[in-house]
Amino acid sequence: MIGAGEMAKGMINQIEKYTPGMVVSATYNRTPERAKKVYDALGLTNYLITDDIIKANQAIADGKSVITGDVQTFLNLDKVEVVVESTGAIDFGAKIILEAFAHGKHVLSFNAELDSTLGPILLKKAKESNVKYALGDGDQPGVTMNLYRYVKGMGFDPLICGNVKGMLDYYRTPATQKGFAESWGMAPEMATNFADGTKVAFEQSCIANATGMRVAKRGMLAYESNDHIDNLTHLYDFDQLKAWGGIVEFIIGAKPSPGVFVYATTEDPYSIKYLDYGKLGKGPLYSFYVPYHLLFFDIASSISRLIDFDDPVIIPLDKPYVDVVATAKTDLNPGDTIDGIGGFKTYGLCDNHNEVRSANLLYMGLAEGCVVTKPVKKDSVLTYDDVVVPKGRLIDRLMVEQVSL
Ligand SMILES: NC(=O)c1ccc[n+]([C@@H]2O[C@H](COP(=O)([O-])OP(=O)(O)OC[C@H]3O[C@@H](n4cnc5c(N)ncnc54)[C@H](O)[C@@H]3O)[C@@H](O)[C@H]2O)c1
Ligand SMILES: N[C@@H](CCO)C(=O)O
Repeated sequence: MIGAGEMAKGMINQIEKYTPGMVVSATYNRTPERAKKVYDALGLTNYLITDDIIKANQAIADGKSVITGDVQTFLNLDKVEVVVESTGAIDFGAKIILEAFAHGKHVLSFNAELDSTLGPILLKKAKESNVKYALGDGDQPGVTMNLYRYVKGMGFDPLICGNVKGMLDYYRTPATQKGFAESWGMAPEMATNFADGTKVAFEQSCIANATGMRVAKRGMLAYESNDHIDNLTHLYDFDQLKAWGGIVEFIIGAKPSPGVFVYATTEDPYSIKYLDYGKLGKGPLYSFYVPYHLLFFDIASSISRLIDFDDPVIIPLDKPYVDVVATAKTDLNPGDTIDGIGGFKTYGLCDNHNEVRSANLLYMGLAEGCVVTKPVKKDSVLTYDDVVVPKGRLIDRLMVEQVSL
């Protein structure tokens, strides 16, 4: 396990306590004390804290979990089959995933932010290293992709992959989200990422990149309703959806929340008859949904699917279809340094990849650390002409490779 935050804690709990045949051999965290606190809070006592590779390998052979703050020790452990990445960090996440590949380890990621930004190139690198890479189940991308496969598997054509969100306020900041974050043991930036629309943009971008779908417009349509999603198919123009071949979307305030849905169609008269018989209505859009997403509870099965069955829950198709671009949360001035995802300066919006490229838009996942060179008005998308990018970053080199896929 890489990272010892809230989701990592849940995954360790699930795997160690409720998953016969799977163990968390080791947890890496920059501060091993944080990982120790996680194990202690979960009542898991059979661990060794060490940066010594020989002691660590021996501990694992003896059935213990290793906690380490040394990334090289972690990556060189003999018995580790799959590395689970759960930091939400782009730069660190990309580096450690590539290193894991180089050490022959498969990677199951919970990091939708990174998969949206650099998933296609990471998958290519995994294949070149003869290892597997996928995003896990539990968060909306995995849950939606399972539903998409289920619906498509019955012969229907998915036209919307949707996400039901409780709220959206682009201007939330770590200051406004501090109280909520504290009440759930979450980082304020993570809580802001969820509230300001950035996370839903990343989630839907992962799904678009896995299905080849697009967005209807920058930022998605983002309708609001307190009705059930079964009653909301009328919001969308069916012919336009057909012409586009499918979109990723989200609805704010609808039920069931926090679920995911797929609106699909069929031209088969026998299917149409029996969808009506099954009380799904007369079409042409039919509503399928999962009423929840169960976060880390689903992680073990997605690890097993990837490793034992070569059945990734969700991976990019071949290249990016929808990216997330940085948008000013406030007026930005020359000299401002952009903070990270869920920060004070920017929020993320989905846009179609071709538009992102032709307008030279700045990727949300790569915006942190960029220095603004021109005034940028609140709610304007940033372009690469508005910023100076920090020198020498691996993530920028990976993006150069990715855009030529
Ligand atoms: N918390 C949720 O409700 C939730 C829900 C769905 C998905 N997720 C996703 O799960 C992932 C993790 O979220 P979380 O809430 O567990 O986060 P968290 O802030 O609780 O934990 C993040 C962990 O990663 C480590 N980390 C972060 N940046 C790092 C860096 N640059 N270098 C080294 N280590 C670093 C931290 O030390 C910490 O251990 C994210 O991708 C997030 O979007 C979270
Ligand atoms: N997926 C989680 C985190 C934010 O997306 C949620 O919807 O609450």
